[in-house]
Amino acid sequence: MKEIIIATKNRGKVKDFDTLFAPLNIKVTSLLDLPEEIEDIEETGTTFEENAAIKAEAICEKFRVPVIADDSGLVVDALNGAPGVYSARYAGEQKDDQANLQKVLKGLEDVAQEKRIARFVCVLAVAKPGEVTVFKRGECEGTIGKEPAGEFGFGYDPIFYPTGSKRTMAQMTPEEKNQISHRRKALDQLMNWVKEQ
Ligand SMILES: O=c1[nH]c(=O)c2ncn([C@@H]3O[C@H](COP(=O)(O)OP(=O)(O)OP(=O)(O)O)[C@@H](O)[C@H]3O)c2[nH]1
Ligand SMILES: [Mg+2]
Repeated sequence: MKEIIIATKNRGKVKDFDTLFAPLNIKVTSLLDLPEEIEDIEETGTTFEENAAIKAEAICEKFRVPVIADDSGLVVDALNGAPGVYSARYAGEQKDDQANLQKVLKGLEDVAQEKRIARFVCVLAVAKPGEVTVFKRGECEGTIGKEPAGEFGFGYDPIFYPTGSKRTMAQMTPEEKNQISHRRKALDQLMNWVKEQ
């Protein structure tokens, strides 16, 4: 079985990638699976592309192998694009999914349903030793509900209704989510590269 290194410590993302790569018979190795502890990489960029590159290139330089990194987040129109690149830490450094989604709901308290427009964005960066880093972006449009619903997924999935769905992303099975997700769309564009690994 082939292996691909994803430079992430986010268990929710790892599960998504497991689901996405399973049909291809590819095993995902994350920073949580490596024998040595990998220090947190500071995400100092102001765009998804910058942060994805920082993570992919740091791990590629360390191990001298091809690496994918994922920088992603929720972009809410009525919050002027927040939480955006700050999605993981929107309610503080502790990266608390519940606190983060409650902060979004609070910010949208007085916003009518038709204006609760949002999208998930995922940028994948592929860094290879001695090569220029490549980026692929996927987006999933939707709206923000009034309260959380569903047990699957992670992050803001319980408050996100993909366009055309009566269920949140957290009410979908992992397979359903990953047929339409931002992560899926970004990865689809990388498939030729992935199959060569
Ligand atoms: O409901 C969600 N469904 C998703 O599919 C999704 N994808 C991203 N997000 C949010 O955006 C942050 C990424 O921030 P991020 O790219 O910096 O990742 P992270 O810091 O969590 O881990 P790492 O990959 O950097 O190690 C995450 O924590 C989540 O809050 C999602 N929320
Ligand atoms: Mg991060």
